[in-house]
Amino acid sequence: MGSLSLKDALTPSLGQAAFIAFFAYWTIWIIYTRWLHPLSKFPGPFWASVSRIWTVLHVLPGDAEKRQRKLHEKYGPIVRIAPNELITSDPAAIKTLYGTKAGTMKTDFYLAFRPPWARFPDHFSSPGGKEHGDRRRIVSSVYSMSSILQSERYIEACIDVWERKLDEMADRKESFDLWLWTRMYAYDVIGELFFSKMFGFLEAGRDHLGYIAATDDLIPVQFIAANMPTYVRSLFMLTGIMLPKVRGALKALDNLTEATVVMIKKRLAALQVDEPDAKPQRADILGKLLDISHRNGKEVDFELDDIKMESFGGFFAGSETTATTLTGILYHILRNRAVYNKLTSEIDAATQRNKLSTPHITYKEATALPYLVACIKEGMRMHPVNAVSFPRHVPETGCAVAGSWIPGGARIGVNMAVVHFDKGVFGDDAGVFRPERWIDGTRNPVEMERHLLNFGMGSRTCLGKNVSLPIPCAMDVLFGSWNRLLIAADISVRDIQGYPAATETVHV
Ligand code: HEM
Repeated sequence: MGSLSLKDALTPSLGQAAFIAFFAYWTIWIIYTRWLHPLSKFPGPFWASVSRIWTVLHVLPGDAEKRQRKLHEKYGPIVRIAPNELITSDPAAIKTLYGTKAGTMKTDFYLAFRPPWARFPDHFSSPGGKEHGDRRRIVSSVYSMSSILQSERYIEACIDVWERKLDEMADRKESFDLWLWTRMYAYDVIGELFFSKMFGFLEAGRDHLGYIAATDDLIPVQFIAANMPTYVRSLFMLTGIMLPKVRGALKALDNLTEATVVMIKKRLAALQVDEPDAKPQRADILGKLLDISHRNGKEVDFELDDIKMESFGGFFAGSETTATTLTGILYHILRNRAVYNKLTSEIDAATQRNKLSTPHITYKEATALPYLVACIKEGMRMHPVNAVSFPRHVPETGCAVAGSWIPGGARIGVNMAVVHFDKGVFGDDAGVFRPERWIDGTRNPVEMERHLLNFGMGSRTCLGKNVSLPIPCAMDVLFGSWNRLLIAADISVRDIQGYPAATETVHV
């Protein structure tokens, strides 16, 4: 029997070698991230500084805004939340990072939201620069306020259905889920504005096409993927196929894409028919996009796939955001009986002075009511659509944030749900819903407005900002003609994954 040689004894088995390599890798990596990395001087949790697994676990429960407020309380205005990423709570950083002259670029966070079939990077996920500006300019007129206002009366058609349905529920003394109904309203409005046709959610009184369930599956999965390193995302999706949630999310993406394609196909078919009645009777967003493509599509390289991209974007970026915003505003107003009473008094007084059209107030009339506007702004401040920061790469030259120098190329973002509660900007009672702060002279409204990030900022401001016009228009459903339903409202609340708290149910 041969004896074990010294060489054999010192040669590690495959398992041992793998363990040593793993251990060596992590030791070197930790030394690098903790002491040598360009962001090593910034404070934050230990595990965040060495691995993005911490970051993913941090956003997983869907309450990142609360966790990030606590992180800033503990570590100060700049916190390291990943080996290569910072967040800041400094209100001045909004201009530095998102202002028109910021020179920052979007990070790969956004790629998790890009449909795989996009011909060009969509506006939302595009890193920025000239290509983004050029592509955005092609369609920007379609989303201008004057263009959207042309369709205002079609939003009223959605409000009519919504009112009728609420009326029926009130007669039956039935409770309803406000979050579900605002989403159905938002989807139907998007249908009217983009395709001249409601999707029929309000009429059906339920998620009859499954889009709402689909986005419920899709959005949390996208947010989790967005916080992973890009190279892990495909693996996450692949292995995730075994998880019903991820499978559901991928199916949801297909469903929403398919729904967009169906709408476009129907329109193209209608345009082929020689019957005048079969043709669309008004200039909706899809019609305007097709017009651009016909007029100078070749010149600017804007074809059917790009129209599909735009319509999908409206569907996806527009419905959930509008519904979340509207729900957030209503939630706060309904929980504050004094605010509710003051608001209804303002609407009643304006009605008596014949300042409001019937049966529906117009956007112009709604936005001329100071207290209503203050309630909308305050609701948006307290309840922004997004609970994580929007990370940017700082320019190669670097930039100063909260008194520290951020090296070129580093990732850093502001969480709107954190900065909207800044006491320096919004007052010591920033944690309280108080619409009066916008109009009673105690705070500077221009200064506060500059720090509202609900629609983003600078060259990356929300393209569909004006499409959110259904928000003020919907107010009269609930506060004008409809206060009978809400007089005795008893509201229950739940948290929605990935968003700040929103109202689930209003009992009548
Ligand atoms: C109340 C409703 C809405 C809210 C709160 C909202 C919010 C936002 C925010 C915060 C951004 C900036 C993201 C960033 O800087 O990373 C954004 C961008 C964008 N939004 Fe909206 N959005 C709303 C409605 C819509 C609608 C209806 C559409 C589509 C018609 C839309 C399309 C877009 C697009 C295309 C971008 C990317 C713009 C760019 O980077 O050039 N949004 N939105």
